[in-house]
Amino acid sequence: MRTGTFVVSQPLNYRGGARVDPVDSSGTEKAFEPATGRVIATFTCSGEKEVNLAVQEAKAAFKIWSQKSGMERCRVLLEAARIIRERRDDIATMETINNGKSIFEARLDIDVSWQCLEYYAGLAGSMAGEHIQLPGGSFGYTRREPLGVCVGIGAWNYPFQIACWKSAPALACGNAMVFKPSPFTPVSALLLAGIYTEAGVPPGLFNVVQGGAATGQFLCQHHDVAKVSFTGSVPTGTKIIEMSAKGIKPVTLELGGKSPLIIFSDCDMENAVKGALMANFLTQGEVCCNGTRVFVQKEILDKFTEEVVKQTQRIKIGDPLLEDTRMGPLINRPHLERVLGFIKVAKEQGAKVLCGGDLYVPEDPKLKDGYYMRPCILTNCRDDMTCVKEEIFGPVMSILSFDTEAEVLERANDTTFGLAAGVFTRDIQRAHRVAAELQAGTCFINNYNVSPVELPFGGYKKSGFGRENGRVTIEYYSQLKTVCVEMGDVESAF
Ligand SMILES: NC(=O)c1ccc[n+]([C@@H]2O[C@H](COP(=O)([O-])OP(=O)(O)OC[C@H]3O[C@@H](n4cnc5c(N)ncnc54)[C@H](O)[C@@H]3O)[C@@H](O)[C@H]2O)c1
Ligand SMILES: C[N+](C)(C)CCCC=O
Repeated sequence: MRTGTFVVSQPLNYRGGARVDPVDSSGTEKAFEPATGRVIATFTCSGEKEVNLAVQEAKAAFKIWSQKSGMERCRVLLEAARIIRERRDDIATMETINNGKSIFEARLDIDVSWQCLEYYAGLAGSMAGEHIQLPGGSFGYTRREPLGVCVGIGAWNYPFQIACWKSAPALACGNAMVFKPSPFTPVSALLLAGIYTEAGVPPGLFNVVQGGAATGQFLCQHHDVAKVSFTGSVPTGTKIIEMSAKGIKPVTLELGGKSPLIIFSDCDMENAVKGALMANFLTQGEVCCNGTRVFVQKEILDKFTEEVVKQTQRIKIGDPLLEDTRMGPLINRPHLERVLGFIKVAKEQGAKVLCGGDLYVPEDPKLKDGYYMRPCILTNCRDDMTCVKEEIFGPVMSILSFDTEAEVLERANDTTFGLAAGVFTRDIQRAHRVAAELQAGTCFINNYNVSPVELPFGGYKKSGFGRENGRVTIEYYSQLKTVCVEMGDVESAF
């Protein structure tokens, strides 16, 4: 498949094990190919009736799936993981076309996705309760039971991976899911739905509805929905928690960030520079956990800055389906303008642009209407500047200098967000001391933005709560039942 050729030709909803057109509407949306600015789909957003049908299908499938043993669920998830692995290139191509990230990166996202299914397949067979001995031979035991129909609502930056991070633990625990992707990236969740069906889940176990806020609200407010897992911005997360509170539904919130990356003068410079690029420029900088506040100890500020600028200028921007491209277009025109707006304000507030920060027009004429910009490095930054305080969600790194460990920790933690943080140092005691002090759900030591599925991922403070990945996520997709067994006679109080 080449850039500029794909159009969606099949319905984008998935219900009862097949692609369907929604039975009602809450508006229409257009999906784009960011590389060219072309419309690849115009689709109907699901209304209340369609959402209800999807939830009812999920409810019916839940009855079958929740009765299966962990090992039976394990086998189906392993088969789904195998199919994803087999179709890695096709899925990655779809992700690149609809999101704009480079094919190189999209393939890595698909690897993380099948690994996630394999991981939860492994846990499905070993979920167990406890046996607790009580006086007189009586005893109790606990059962880990599924919640029912779970809703997944996704962001547009990791469309396929987010669908896997939510559905794999949900299904492993015996739940059903209705998933709503971002209206910007409606396509790849359909591939996952088809794969689950092929792998042998009951029809209706994993459904996809399309749309924006209205469709999302129908899902969150539905009385047969037991849980909502949301990935997106803090303002939308606030609305989700309000709706969930009304229904007393548990929620997982994976929200935004403005994470610090601290580089001490005793670091391995080459790794620290690579780490800073990993922390800022994956997926055009549209990554929730990016370490966009790069604090560099004064002694190495000049050397680090020179090297990081040199390497940033070498990043190959262009057609994201080409093998050597490492940065594609941003998600859409309004977002590109928003990111450029942040750079303009940064300059007005006294920051200096060391490289990039402007539009990029590739030579290939078919890319001229795409949403490209050059990755940007800002220096002369202060902690009170907008570019240092707010989530930009684009390829913009702000460099700040510091003197001491105590000072940098205070400044790093001075934010309402708490998704991630990073530290580069060769001093092993300092590395762990700093990680312990950082107020963030994930702390990277001497690396950044790696995502092994075995490790829990999620936020502190306004970056959300609940976790994805890791063993702990089982607790967010299941509930504990206590069974109390009397072996003697009832000692009545009456
Ligand atoms: N912590 C994480 O794991 C993580 C991962 C990716 C992205 N994010 C965050 O997501 C944001 C960017 O994504 P976005 O622009 O898609 O976020 P967004 O909040 O605009 O939208 C996220 C999803 O919520 C839906 N939605 C919007 N309004 C809704 C409502 N009222 N009720 C129900 N659903 C509603 C959208 O259609 C979309 O599917 C950034 O802040 C980023 O940091 C976080
Ligand atoms: C895979 N990463 C790079 C850790 C990103 C996770 C999802 C955040 O947007």
